[in-house]
Amino acid sequence: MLEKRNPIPVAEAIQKVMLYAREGEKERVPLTEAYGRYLAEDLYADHDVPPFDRSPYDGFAIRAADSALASLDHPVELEVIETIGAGQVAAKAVAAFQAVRIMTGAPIPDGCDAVVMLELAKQYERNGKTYISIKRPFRSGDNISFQGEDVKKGEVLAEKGTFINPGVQALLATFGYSEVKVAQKPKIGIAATGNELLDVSEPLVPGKIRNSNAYMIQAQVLRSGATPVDLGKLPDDPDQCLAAIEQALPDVDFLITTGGVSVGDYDYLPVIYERLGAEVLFNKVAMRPGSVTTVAQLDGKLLFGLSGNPSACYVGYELFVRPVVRTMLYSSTPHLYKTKAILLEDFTKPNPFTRFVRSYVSAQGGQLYASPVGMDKSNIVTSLAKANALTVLPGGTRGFVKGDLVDVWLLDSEEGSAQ
Ligand SMILES: Nc1nc2c(c(=O)[nH]1)N[C@H]1C(S)=C(S)[C@@H](COP(=O)(O)OP(=O)(O)OC[C@H]3O[C@@H](n4cnc5c(N)ncnc54)[C@H](O)[C@@H]3O)O[C@H]1N2
Ligand code: MOO
Repeated sequence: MLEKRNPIPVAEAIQKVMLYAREGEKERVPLTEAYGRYLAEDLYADHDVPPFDRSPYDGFAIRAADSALASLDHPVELEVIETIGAGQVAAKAVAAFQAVRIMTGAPIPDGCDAVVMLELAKQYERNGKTYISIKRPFRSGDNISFQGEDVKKGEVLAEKGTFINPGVQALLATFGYSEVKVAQKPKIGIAATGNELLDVSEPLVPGKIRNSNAYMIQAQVLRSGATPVDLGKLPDDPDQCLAAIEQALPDVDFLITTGGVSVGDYDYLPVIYERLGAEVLFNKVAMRPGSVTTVAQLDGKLLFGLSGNPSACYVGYELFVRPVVRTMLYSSTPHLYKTKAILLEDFTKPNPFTRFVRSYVSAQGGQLYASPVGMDKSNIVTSLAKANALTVLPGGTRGFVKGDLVDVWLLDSEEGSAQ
């Protein structure tokens, strides 16, 4: 007689898993390899940016006071004493009614406090000297990028756990990080169980299907910032599964298996956990899909027994594995981003358990809308290709209709977290 499984609420299951979530190790990588990684420390500005007052335009640096009486009828004449480009520093001191021809990015010469754009000044030669005339007054500070206007020394640049996107990469370069301390990527073993599984390159034969889950999980692992370790296909044989898992465990941070966690004659994962001496944290969650999701721990190492059904497996990863990965990567918000959206179609099925409906969320006029995608069954794979969110319908409800405001949990975009 089978032992009856008691479903626990989703939030409780997540909590049980998160008790084992730990921050990961750090490593240094060259800046050129930092994109897509997560910062392992808070970064502070050790200097101002810009580091000096500089010109945002090609033009002339002047003393604003000299232009005070300039007008169309009475232009003011200034002598141009030198020219500086970006990367140069003025060699001469600027006296009254003198100016410096200056290029975008060059430091403002001492004594100058405004810049006149090239288009607003007329330049001419007289007696071997260069002059400009300007026909309007400028105020002190006009057209100057001030030292520290972007970032001031001591300010926080980016916090530990920040995803290094191209903008963060620019910040790192600005502050001279040729190497960056990032979170080490967690290594996650992935094993697909089941005698029915074929390799992706094998032709279909009666009764068999291709192992799509391993590739799906591999992509989910990469998307969440970790490194997948492919442990291949394991047959429905407890001895062989146990041997393969025991061999793989020391080299990975967690292990994910897919399939074999239900109550069928060949669902051996519960037997394997027992033989390993692992503690099962839960083996049934009040959710659909993914009710059979089982999580165990062995000496603090999590073993995720995800469902074999593709959609259930997918949801299991996003709910239970992702937050552990993100915690290892120092995220302070490791769970999927939760928000609300207006349902665009009726969803009339009853929801005995919390239901995670694969959905496409779009924004229109500042409002989010959610459309369920594909068939809502746990063995469906096509819906996953279209989903960018999960609509979350609470257990014990039914009869949602178009226009209802529902909870949605956003899946990550391909470039890092949705948060
Ligand atoms: N009598 C009961 N039967 C089932 C129950 C139950 O409570 N009582 N639960 C059902 C639910 S809910 C689910 S979900 C599935 C979960 O089963 P398993 O996680 O043990 O997975 P398998 O039986 O191994 O496979 C399920 C399904 O998925 C296909 N599969 C498996 N691995 C892969 C893979 N790597 N790539 C693609 N597809 C895969 C497999 O062929 C099966 O069709 O159990 C229900 N049964
Ligand atoms: O785990 Mo099953 O997906 O609840 O359908």
